[in-house]
Amino acid sequence: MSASAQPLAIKICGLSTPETLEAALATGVEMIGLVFHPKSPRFVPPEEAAALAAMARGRAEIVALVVDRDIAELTDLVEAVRPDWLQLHGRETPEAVRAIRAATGLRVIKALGIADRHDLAAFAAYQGIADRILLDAKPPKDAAYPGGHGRTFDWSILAALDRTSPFMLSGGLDPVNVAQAIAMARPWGVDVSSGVERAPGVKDVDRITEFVVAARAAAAAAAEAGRT
Ligand SMILES: O=C(O)c1ccccc1NCC(=O)[C@H](O)[C@H](O)COP(=O)(O)O
Repeated sequence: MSASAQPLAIKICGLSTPETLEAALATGVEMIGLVFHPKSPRFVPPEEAAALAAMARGRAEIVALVVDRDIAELTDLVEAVRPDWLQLHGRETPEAVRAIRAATGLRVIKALGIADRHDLAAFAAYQGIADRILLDAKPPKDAAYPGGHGRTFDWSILAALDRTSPFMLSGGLDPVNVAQAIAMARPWGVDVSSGVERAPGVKDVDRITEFVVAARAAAAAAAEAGRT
């Protein structure tokens, strides 16, 4: 389905407390993300994540974010947390994505790190295999974890992208720049983490609301202008 056929999906990623999760759910976001990468400041242990997921279930789709996990680990995680989606944020190959989808029965978001137009070559490899492709900024070279660094990339390189596959945009989005990002990239969805934080891993409820209001307004304006 093309981006124009459905409303913008907003995902708030890296939620780790009941208070900030409730703030995100109250805005009506479509997706919330829980990070299971132990090196991340947003890491939530599976038992806490299960409680957060129970709060979110039926109100937003639950995304479990993992990095290069094997299928046995994923099966345990899925059983404990019962997410709706897995977000694969490591070096998972198209074959691994296919195998993980088949083993877990879950929909999969595959994240690709983008710095310039050459990185978009990977997009075609995951089309028709991942349910969504997330175009995220590449992390710094010495980063301890591969996402959530608040870095943007040049959205103008997305103009030539094949839009028959739904893609999401992330990387340095915030309440101020999300409107321009939506206008330029025309994504199916947007994903934010550090742009709605006070410090790494510390979400700010006011910024979450500001982000959602700005993204919804931008999506409505783009639809009105017939550009999405
Ligand atoms: O957010 C993390 O800590 C994280 C850790 C390991 C892998 C991925 C991670 N985040 C991925 C996301 O989905 C973020 O929302 C995305 O990278 C955008 O982050 P930001 O630029 O901070 O908005």
